[in-house]
Amino acid sequence: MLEVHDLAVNYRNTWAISGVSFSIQPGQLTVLLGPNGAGKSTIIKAILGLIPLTRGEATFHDKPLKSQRKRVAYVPQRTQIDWNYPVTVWNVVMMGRTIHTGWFKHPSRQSQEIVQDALERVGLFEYRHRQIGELSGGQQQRVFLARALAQQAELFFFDEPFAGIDQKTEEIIFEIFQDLKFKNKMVLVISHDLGETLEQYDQVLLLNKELIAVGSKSEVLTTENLKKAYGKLMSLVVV
Ligand SMILES: Nc1ncnc2c1ncn2[C@@H]1O[C@H](COP(=O)(O)OP(=O)(O)OP(=O)(O)O)[C@@H](O)[C@H]1O
Repeated sequence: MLEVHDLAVNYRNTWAISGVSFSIQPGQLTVLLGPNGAGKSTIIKAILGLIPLTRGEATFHDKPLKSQRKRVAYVPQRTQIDWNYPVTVWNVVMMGRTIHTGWFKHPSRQSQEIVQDALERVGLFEYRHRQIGELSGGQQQRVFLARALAQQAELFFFDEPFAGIDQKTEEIIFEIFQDLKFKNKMVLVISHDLGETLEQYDQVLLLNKELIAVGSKSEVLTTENLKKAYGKLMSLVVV
């Protein structure tokens, strides 16, 4: 289980997040919602140890998560990736294996099969020789999804996987989330979608620098909570 306790991050004397505590159980799909600048990406980066924590801790199976990074797959926001970097689809997905085997070993037959499976799963095997910059936004998102699958992690973080993608990619992503749930994996997804897709998740976290609410969709998306997170206007639109 992932346990996050009293997480706080301060960037240049400003609190980006503070007092954030929650847990994710095996087989639980969790969505993290909140307005722009609420600190959603900061939470994931802080949990992974990519930025320094001012306070708090994140443990995975009762040990610091930072020391268990191989068990955690992270798909960053598409805007954070350099799509001009000259690398093929196959090699990006193979990175999910090199996290285990190291860079300088020739990939084993097993790793090659795992990469092929992951690419087939997201419908991109025939694109394996393409440069990543030559793909559509949805296809690019699927490449990074395949990389996460190839890593065979236990905990998955997705930062806005639905931004700028097509319907087909959205369906594939949700199918894969359900499959990960079935396999007892833990999944945390950052999303801006307050609509129907929220039905897909077991747990909703609502953030605006502090966690405003944690629970089921109906427990969390109350008028009062939405007002605290997004201001009055948004609560009128959504509820
Ligand atoms: N490296 C950094 N240095 C200083 N401030 C930062 C840094 N990264 C983020 N921030 C600030 O921290 C706050 C939270 O940013 P964060 O990216 O975590 O929000 P978010 O909820 O993911 O937003 P969005 O939905 O727009 O992606 C913002 O005010 C942002 O400007």
